[in-house]
Amino acid sequence: MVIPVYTPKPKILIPEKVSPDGLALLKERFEVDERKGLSAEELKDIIANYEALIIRSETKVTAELLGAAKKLQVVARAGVGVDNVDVVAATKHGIIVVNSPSGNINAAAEHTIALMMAVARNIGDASASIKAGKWERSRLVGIEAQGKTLAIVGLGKVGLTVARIANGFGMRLIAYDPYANPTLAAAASVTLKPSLAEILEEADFLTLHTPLIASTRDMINAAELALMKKTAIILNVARGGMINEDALVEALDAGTIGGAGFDVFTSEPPQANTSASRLIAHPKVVATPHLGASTKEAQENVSIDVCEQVVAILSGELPRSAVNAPIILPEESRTLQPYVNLLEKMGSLYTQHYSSRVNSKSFRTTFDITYEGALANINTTKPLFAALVKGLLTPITSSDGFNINIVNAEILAKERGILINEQRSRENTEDKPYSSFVTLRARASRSLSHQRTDASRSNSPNSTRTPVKQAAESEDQVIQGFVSGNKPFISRLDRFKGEFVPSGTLLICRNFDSCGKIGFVGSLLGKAGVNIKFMNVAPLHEVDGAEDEFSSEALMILGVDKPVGENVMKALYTTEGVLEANLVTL
Ligand SMILES: NC(=O)C1=CN([C@@H]2O[C@H](COP(=O)(O)OP(=O)(O)OC[C@H]3O[C@@H](n4cnc5c(N)ncnc54)[C@H](O)[C@@H]3O)[C@@H](O)[C@H]2O)C=CC1
Ligand SMILES: O=C(O)C(=O)COP(=O)(O)O
Repeated sequence: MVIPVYTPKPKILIPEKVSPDGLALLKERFEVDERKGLSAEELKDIIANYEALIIRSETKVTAELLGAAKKLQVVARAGVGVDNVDVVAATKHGIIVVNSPSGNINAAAEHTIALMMAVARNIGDASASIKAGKWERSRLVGIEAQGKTLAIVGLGKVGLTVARIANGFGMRLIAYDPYANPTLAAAASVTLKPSLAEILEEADFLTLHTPLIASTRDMINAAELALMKKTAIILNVARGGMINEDALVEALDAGTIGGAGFDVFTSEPPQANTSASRLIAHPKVVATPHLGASTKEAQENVSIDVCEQVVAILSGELPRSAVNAPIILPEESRTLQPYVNLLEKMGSLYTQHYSSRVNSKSFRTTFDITYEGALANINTTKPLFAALVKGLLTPITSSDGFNINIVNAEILAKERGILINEQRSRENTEDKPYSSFVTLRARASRSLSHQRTDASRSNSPNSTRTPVKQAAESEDQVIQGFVSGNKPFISRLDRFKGEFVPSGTLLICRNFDSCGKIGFVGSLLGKAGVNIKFMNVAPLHEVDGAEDEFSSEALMILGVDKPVGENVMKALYTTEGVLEANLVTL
């Protein structure tokens, strides 16, 4: 009877309100836990159980939380701003952070316009007044938008959308954004100005649409407010903290700023007696509780957008809007996938085959990786780089929670002292049965020639090596591979050429190229009950074929059905047997 193996579905935690439209995409293949109202402590206690976390602006994804997340592959922000996510910590842990860069842009822009008009026409005050039974027409006279100057700080997606709508109102549009696209600005009738001060002086309305980053925190403080007209109205639908709340309250009290419309605050929800709560309570302020993205349409958009990306990541594919990973087009990703497998095998083969050279803390090795043939034309080699690092490190790191991927490969390589130089060569592969191949060359360091002199000093139980061949250790180590029929092959290992599939348990023996070696190894393995699945004899690579003390050597690669015991490994190494034997699992 065959007992089916139970593989639990990956789990997704959703601690905030996310629209069901996207969640429907997840529910069939994953276990979806919608758990609103969790405290930071409760979230930390359960995060280790989840592969994905989907959030909005309320959940604080701290380094501490990410440290407790043992299996987390993705943090998906159903919205734009990722200022509530410690992206640096996520990158270190190899956790992809994705967002929905445009799903709620229109909602945020329309909300900005709604606040602008609400302040200009006293809508909040007038509504409260009439509901209280009053009829105060002369106290509530407003101003018009038409003909006024709207100054925009941050002319990105939301800023430009606000500009297009305001243009329809007949407003004069100016903006400050040192990185803005001048063509898009001109198309939206916006005049870009070179300094913040200049737009502050001219603004009848000022609206902010930058992310909250070091350069934008407190960018409008008392000094900046002092440059503005007394009647100016300030709008913030971006992030709390970009306009200093205390300074603004003071200016409103002093009558040096006319009014404000705010959707976002330094503390959300605002605590009592904070600058945020004082601003909200001010009679010249119209405030909303972070509703910029809260429309049915925007919530559907962002939910579908991030849920599709979560599905992609949990299926081993790359997302379209990663904040901390390169964007790779699906077509390119498909082309690269077999080479990703090859590079991971090559890295793992290196670490296991040359295990005596690899210190578990640091490699201190320089690798040259060359992509030759058609592969030299690809746009990004990042997935290949990451696969190589993963292959190099996985055999010597605990896999428990250790996630090596395109997100953190560079950081991890640096931490381990691995230096990888990538090169491309458009070598003609017409005479070869493949269109591309990859060469990994580990450059020998001088100290290598002083390393181990006999098998007993090896730090690998799977390696035996003759003392007479130490000269070979001071040479570069070379592994070459190619892909055929989507399958990875190794075509060269050091000075030896021979094709083999890097898969399963392989016994790699270096021996004198003389009669009887195959029989000797075969009979030893047979006696130990180890079955040989395939065998490949690799002679010397032709470029190294010059007569020297190694030219009579060959490499024997045997695919075996189980690991070979230490006794058998030692028995292989005799004068009539092999010079070196390594066991690798790929
Ligand atoms: N209240 C809400 O519910 C929502 C708020 N937002 C927030 O709106 C803001 C803007 O979002 P997007 O337009 O999508 O971002 P974006 O990335 O498209 O645009 C941001 C713009 O700010 C500019 N910028 C950056 N640093 C600057 C600086 N120091 N001075 C001037 N300009 C600077 C950039 O060049 C860029 O053009 C974000 O903070 C986002 O989180 C977005 C959606 C909803
Ligand atoms: O997308 C953004 O940046 C927002 O601020 C929207 O926040 P929310 O998802 O509504 O909590």
